Amino acid sequence: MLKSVAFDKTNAFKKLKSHHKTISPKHLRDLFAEDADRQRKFSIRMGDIFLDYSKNRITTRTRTYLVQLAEECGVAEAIEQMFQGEAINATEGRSVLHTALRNRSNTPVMVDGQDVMPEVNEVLEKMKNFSNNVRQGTWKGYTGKSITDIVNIGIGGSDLGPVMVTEALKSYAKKGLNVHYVSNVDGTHIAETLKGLNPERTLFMIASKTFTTQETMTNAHSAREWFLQSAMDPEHVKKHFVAISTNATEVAKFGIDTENMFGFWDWVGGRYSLWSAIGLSIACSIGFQNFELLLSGAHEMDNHFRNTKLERNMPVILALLGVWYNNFFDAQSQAILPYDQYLHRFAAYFQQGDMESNGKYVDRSGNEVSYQTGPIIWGEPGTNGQHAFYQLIHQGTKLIPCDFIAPANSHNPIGEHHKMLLSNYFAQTEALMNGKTLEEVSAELKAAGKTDAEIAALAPFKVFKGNKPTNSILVKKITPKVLGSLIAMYEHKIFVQGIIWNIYSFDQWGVELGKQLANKIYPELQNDWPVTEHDSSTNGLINQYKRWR
Ligand SMILES: O=P(O)(O)OC[C@H]1O[C@@](O)(CO)[C@@H](O)[C@@H]1O
Repeated sequence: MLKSVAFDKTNAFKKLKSHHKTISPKHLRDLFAEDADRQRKFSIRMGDIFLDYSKNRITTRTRTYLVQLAEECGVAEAIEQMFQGEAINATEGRSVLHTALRNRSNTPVMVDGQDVMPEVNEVLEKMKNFSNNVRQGTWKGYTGKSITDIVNIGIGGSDLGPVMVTEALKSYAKKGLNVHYVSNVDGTHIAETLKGLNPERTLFMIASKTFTTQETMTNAHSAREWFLQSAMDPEHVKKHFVAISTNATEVAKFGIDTENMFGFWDWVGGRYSLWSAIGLSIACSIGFQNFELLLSGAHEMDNHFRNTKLERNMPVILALLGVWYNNFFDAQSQAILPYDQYLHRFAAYFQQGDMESNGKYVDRSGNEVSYQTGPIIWGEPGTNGQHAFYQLIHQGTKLIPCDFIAPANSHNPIGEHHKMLLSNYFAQTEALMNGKTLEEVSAELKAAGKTDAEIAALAPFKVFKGNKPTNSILVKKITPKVLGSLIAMYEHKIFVQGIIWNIYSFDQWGVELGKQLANKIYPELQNDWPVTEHDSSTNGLINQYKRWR
């Protein structure tokens, strides 16, 4: 069991609270001016990943206190408890072992006295054979043709990870094998996806840990109906439908040959499952060898996380910085801004990863917390964000810590594009840190020939206060291995924050109520009678819908 430590009662918390009073008046410009060696002191490199966290509102003393906070909250012990398979997902009585899925060193990982690695490797072998068969054309459809289109049907962790990774690694995708993703129960999603697909050459992957999720099962049945309109014979389903699930009973009920079921385990959380058979569409898209490189990158970060002292530990430092702004500067959100178009779904992926893990208000003792927990995660690729929301980040009234991510090398080195992209990447964190003073603005306006009166009227609107904190993550290139490390780095950051906030990060009871009420309302929509069971708003909305449909 994870120990329960009241985060805001720790000595370190008290030290940070008073330390904050000395730090908050300091401007980042001054912190850099005071110490020419600042970047070296506040950066960490692991292989092809470089983290520069010097543009944060911290000193070495801040870092010392933050690390003490991690120590007092039992972070090091909790890391070991996770890797060793303890049931740290206490409310569901489960281990948390997405790390075992990428345990390339194959050291035993014990769950209930049994080493799980043989099963993990067995599923990987099955994924390898299957993805090779599909990619090489040996897997045939009901008319003897090879597969040209894969449709992964899943939602949440059974969709977001595969989508993000296949998009991020699109330059590694096999030409002529298209992977599509259907997640929303809105009929538009599957209707638009199936348009133009050939049922003879389409393979459906029904990805659902529980195999009961309403959206996924609705889409799966619609996909089967679409397929049988052409194939006619239900016997052909087994050639065009495979399942990825922990629930063999429900898979068989759907009519999928359990021989074509790729299993995983209850110690794999949905939002941490892309490393499991949920990643089957990834392996088909980029090839199993590249999928293994993705796993090895994550494993490298796992080793870094498990074996590196806290103050040199990338996920721990990112986590502590997030706590610093979330709990001492009242920052409500965290932006993830990848300067890489292929990473356009990276922030969206961590909306589930982070917010479904740490969006909790009850601590590990069952009491309501008295402090802020998980932040709002959001972001878009650069440079597009600069033309959408950077105005608020630069001159708004909210403090928004930002992670800027960029590759030194592009997969598409066309002309000057990458240098332009990177010049923006470097400039934005410099601008957010330095800002622009009234003096600098006035001098610029004077040089532009403005009168003193015009300067006095205009200058206040053009001042940038700066002192906005950012992390810069520079990687050599977005390869499967580097991507694996990056994802694992954020997974472990989320873990550390959950430990510090004394919450359980691996259940998700908060998604249940909406589902329960939807299942109650669904039958009420089957007729035209006005409903009266709900509050006046819900009744009114449902009845207006009934009048209009
Ligand atoms: O994989 P499945 O069981 O269909 O769950 C899908 C998603 O639904 C949830 O909201 C849980 O209900 C996410 O945690 C999960 O990733």
